[in-house]
Amino acid sequence: MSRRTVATLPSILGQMSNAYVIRNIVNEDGSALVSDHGAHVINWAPDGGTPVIWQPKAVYLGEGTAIRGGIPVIFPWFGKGYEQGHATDKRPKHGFARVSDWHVDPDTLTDRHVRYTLDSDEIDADTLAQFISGPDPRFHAEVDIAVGRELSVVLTVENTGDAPITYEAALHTYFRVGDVRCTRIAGLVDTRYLDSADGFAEREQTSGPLTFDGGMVDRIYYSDGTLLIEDDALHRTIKVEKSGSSQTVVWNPGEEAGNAIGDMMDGEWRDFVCVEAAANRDRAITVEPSDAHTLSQTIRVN
Ligand SMILES: O=P(O)(O)OC[C@H]1O[C@H](O)[C@H](O)[C@@H](O)[C@@H]1O
Repeated sequence: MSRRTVATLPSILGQMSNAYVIRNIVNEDGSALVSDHGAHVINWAPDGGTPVIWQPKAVYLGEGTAIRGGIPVIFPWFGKGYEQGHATDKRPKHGFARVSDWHVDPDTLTDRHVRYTLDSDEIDADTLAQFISGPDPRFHAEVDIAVGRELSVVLTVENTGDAPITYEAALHTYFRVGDVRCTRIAGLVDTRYLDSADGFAEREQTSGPLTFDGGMVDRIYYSDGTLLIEDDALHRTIKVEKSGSSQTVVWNPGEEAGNAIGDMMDGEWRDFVCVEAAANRDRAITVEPSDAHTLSQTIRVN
């Protein structure tokens, strides 16, 4: 078993301190860096190969700060939230999970696997009250990360209270690509989507794979199927399978918005595309007392 806690790493820049634990999960089939802050996969590469999960050139860690790149865990609202047919203005953006310090379940920590937990008791009442289901939701959340030739991330939310809970969620996965303008997403033909870059206009992808031309793409597809990320620059295809989510968000900020993002360097927008297993807006998840919902994503190079 090769597990270690790394306080400083040459590839991690910014406000690194002992308060932030980055775990190096390494085995003969793959390797990943995982942060306790956010239960966040920072990167993953199968089998000594080219990284598949994108890590920016600089990773900034700070209290209340979301880590850019990797796989942010979005829970219990997406963006600024949505309730009863209307956009809301919840804070922090994309929910509190990605800025919370999760706990490692020590029995689960191996050179292939780690499980994180987070409970509603640890979140302040005002923040919690923003759940779609209203004040005082009770939950126990787990994020299971399995590292090997495949990467699997599983978010399970159990309702530990007496009333139903309703929330939005996503695994906001940044995939490394050679150049997003030479990348296609296949598997979305005949799929309805909301165009978040155009006031959430309802549209349908009628033909061909989704391509990127350097403008912003930000869409919520009503897709629960397997997708392929075809990368002509790195000459590889990444297969993205999922369960427990009836939507897939696809996002790349494009040149103008990408270069304006403070925690990314100019030009880095070309290096990734986000393909996110999601359950948002009208597809938010409701969990009855004592029940649980699992949302998962499994990634491999084809
Ligand atoms: O910059 P962030 O808060 O991490 O959000 C990054 C992006 O996340 C998602 O993909 C949303 O659909 C986008 O609208 C948003 O811009």
